[in-house]
Amino acid sequence: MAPTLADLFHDSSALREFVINQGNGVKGLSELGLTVLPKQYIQPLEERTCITNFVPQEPIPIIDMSKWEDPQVAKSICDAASKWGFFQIVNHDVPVQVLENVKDATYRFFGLPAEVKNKYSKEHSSSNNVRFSTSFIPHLEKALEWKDKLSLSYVSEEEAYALWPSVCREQVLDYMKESEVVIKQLLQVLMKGLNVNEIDDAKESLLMGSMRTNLNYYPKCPNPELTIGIGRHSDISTLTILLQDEIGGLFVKKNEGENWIHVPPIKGSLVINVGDALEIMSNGRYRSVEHRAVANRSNNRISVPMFASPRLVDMIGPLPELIATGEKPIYKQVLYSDYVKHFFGKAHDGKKTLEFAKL
Ligand SMILES: O=C(O)CCC(=O)C(=O)O
Ligand SMILES: [Fe+2]
Repeated sequence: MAPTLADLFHDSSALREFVINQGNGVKGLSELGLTVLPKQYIQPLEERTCITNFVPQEPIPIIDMSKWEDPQVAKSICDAASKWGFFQIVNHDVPVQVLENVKDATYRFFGLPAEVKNKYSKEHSSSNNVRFSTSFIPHLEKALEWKDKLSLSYVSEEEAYALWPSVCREQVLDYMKESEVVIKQLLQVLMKGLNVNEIDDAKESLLMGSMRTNLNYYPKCPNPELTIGIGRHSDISTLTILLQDEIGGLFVKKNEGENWIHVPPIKGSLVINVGDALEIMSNGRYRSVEHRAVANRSNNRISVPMFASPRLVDMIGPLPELIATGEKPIYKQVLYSDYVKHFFGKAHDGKKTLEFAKL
């Protein structure tokens, strides 16, 4: 029998060479027209998403942001952040055109030749703030994830113009600038919900002093039921604002329950999720949520999360305003860079990262 393409990649060093070293990514693999998933991407049974078992259930909240200061809306935001940690917002202030532009820019970047994208890989990028990669941490994973990504950490416009790929930098900068307004509105409401009524400059910097946007690309996959686009994890940010396209495939767990709940794409909406940093700072009142994304047999999918986070040099822990009321801290103070290092030092493993900060 003639060898299949998957047979050619039976040898893991051949796969690494093609996908990682040459910068073809999983997109390159998918575009070879594979009919069988290479074994390196086959996840253990418990990590696969069995969508046929999917039972319809309470959908995640959809919040209309046009009256975000209204006490009823504010209450629904705080309730969603504590009961779900995940919600979608509509009628927010990010113009639809900005969202469309950043999606187009994502396709433009991933449409570049492998050798051009590869200039931004760990081996070739001149800065940690621009990083093209595939899977999550390939050398630490038992099975690879079916995903490529470009990660852009914001330092200044000047740096973005000097280092970010020109095919996407303006669109990502616009997306970040416009999303920042929404992040500030949400944080104002969420802090009020903790009786923290003023966000001064120091608090703003602690909550959202660093900003990163990822462009995620999940190419078509011959056996989506055997693999995963991005494995179970919670984000380590304060808040994540995520733009997804119309394909669908993002699943979340409510309250660490058993069932995975689909986050249906809604045109013009943004998905918001509480990250570990906010769970820690709110002393567990707001919950970061385990989530993952599946691969798709017939469509490529993109998503664009923006992570608003503390700065690496910040110490994070339950906010002093909460502890002053006599509340018992359940998290300790940790240096955020240690937390980040811990997250990026292992494969995705659900909400386990948080244990690093537990008292
Ligand atoms: O692609 C998605 O919908 C989710 C992506 C995600 O969770 C992440 O990049 O942290
Ligand atoms: Fe995530």
